[in-house]
Amino acid sequence: MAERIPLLAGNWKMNLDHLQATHLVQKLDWSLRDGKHDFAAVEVAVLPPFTDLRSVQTIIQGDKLAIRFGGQDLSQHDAGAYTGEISGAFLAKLGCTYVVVGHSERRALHGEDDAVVAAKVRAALRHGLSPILCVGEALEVRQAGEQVAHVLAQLDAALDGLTAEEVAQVVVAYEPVWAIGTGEVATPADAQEVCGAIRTRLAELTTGDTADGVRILYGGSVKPGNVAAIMAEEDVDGALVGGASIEVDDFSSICRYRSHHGGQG
Ligand SMILES: O=C[C@H](O)COP(=O)(O)O
Repeated sequence: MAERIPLLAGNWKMNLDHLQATHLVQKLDWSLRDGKHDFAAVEVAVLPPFTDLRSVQTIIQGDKLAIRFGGQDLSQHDAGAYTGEISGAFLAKLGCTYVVVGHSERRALHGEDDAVVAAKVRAALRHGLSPILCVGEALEVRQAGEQVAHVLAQLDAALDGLTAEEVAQVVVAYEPVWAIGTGEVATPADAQEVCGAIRTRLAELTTGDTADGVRILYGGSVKPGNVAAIMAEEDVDGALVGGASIEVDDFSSICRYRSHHGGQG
């Protein structure tokens, strides 16, 4: 089986201006180094608002920090008359590694459907960015027991027509909508059920080797106290962290989940 380096990614959402961003990244780096974090073994990324990215790039590249960074969204277009949009080309130029695509908040609040999400995945790949493709079911879908079918349909739509080499660049984030920002965390078994189904479908869409190499994250109320148990699941390769990622001590602790009492991964 391919080795998958765990990824802990902090999605700051619409929080922290560029000055606060600089402070957080500096403190995060200090805290991780103080905790003897092995950056090569467990990858850490921050996903700030667009207006913070240049400052974050400057501090990370200037001080040679081992933290990666990326955007929270991108345009499906590369350039042109799209007022307010941000091109993947701009993100790539800033040194972004990742870009979130299809977060449930963008699907719900900005009307992004599967076709738009698929176009954004392609836009990210065109510019050498790894899309963090978000999928996940609403509460009523889970109550109907349809979470796996729902998530796999989102996955199929987003990856339709991609080559195995392209899929290998994608990170998938399973984020049950009912667990986002609610304090309602999915159980490790809930997360594994869907993440395992995602990997099986990735193998069907590409190859077993490709699917083995793709990282699948869990997102939804991940905190220092629950991350180790979730990370212990076979098909969970990291976390997409919202609220806890803008608290330095919490996010640092989440990134160092392997040092938690009883922590595995
Ligand atoms: O992208 C992150 C997710 O929406 C999770 O957010 P949360 O950790 O605040 O629940």
